Amino acid sequence: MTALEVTDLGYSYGAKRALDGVSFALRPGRFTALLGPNGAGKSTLFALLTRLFVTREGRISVAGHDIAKEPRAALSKIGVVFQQPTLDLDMTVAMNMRYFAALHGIGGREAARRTERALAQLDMAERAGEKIRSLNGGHRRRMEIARALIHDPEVLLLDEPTVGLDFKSRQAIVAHVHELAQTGLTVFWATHLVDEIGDGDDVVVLHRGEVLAHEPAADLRGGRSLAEVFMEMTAEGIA
Ligand SMILES: Nc1ncnc2c1ncn2[C@@H]1O[C@H](COP(=O)(O)OP(=O)(O)OP(=O)(O)O)[C@@H](O)[C@H]1O
Repeated sequence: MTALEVTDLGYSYGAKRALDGVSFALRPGRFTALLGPNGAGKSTLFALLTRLFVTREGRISVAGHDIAKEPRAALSKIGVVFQQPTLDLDMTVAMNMRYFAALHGIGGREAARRTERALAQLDMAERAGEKIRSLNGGHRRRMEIARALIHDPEVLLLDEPTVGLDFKSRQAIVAHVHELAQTGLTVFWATHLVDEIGDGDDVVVLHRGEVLAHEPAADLRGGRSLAEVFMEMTAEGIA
């Protein structure tokens, strides 16, 4: 069973077609980049995957659960990091984690255990007692990623999670999330930055609402740079 499968998904904003015939299945325990230029439809796809938007055309299945028919079961298997930060700045890191654990019905020692584990995975354990307000942008993002893991999801969705961060913070987050995939988590990472993608990652190229490719980055780029191939695929007038 694949962790996330999308079949013939479509979405329109009035007359504007944002997604059309989108199908792919993510390999479990892999880092898959959703690579697309601005306006490709990445955020629309994420809104459907997280049920912010209702799926009217096509099908989304998470860990074998159809999101339209079993939304609760499907969503319980997803961890999400949205593009815009959603943190309470006056809470400490640990309080934020406990609060989210409680939203998932996890309390007491189990919440403490999971908080400790998730913070350790993002190398944030020593910051547990700090207020979010005192953290830099990179640590805030890492905190949000740790928080998205609190209910032990099978799939982690991240919508351009490094937007606005400096190079070093971006590199640290990219490395941490690749490590998460190595522990068996299925990662789906939306980006328009090719330097966040390694040769061992899978890539779904989305352009003007359509999937142009889904294959390992090394195969997609052949002997060339991924930047060059991506630019060529998404050049105006070609797609
Ligand atoms: N509320 C809306 N009303 C009309 N059109 C919209 C709306 N939201 C998005 N669109 C259009 O749908 C298409 C897909 O947008 P979407 O935001 O999903 O792309 P994206 O790949 O996430 O882009 P970005 O990287 O800029 O966030 C774009 O052409 C966009 O202009």
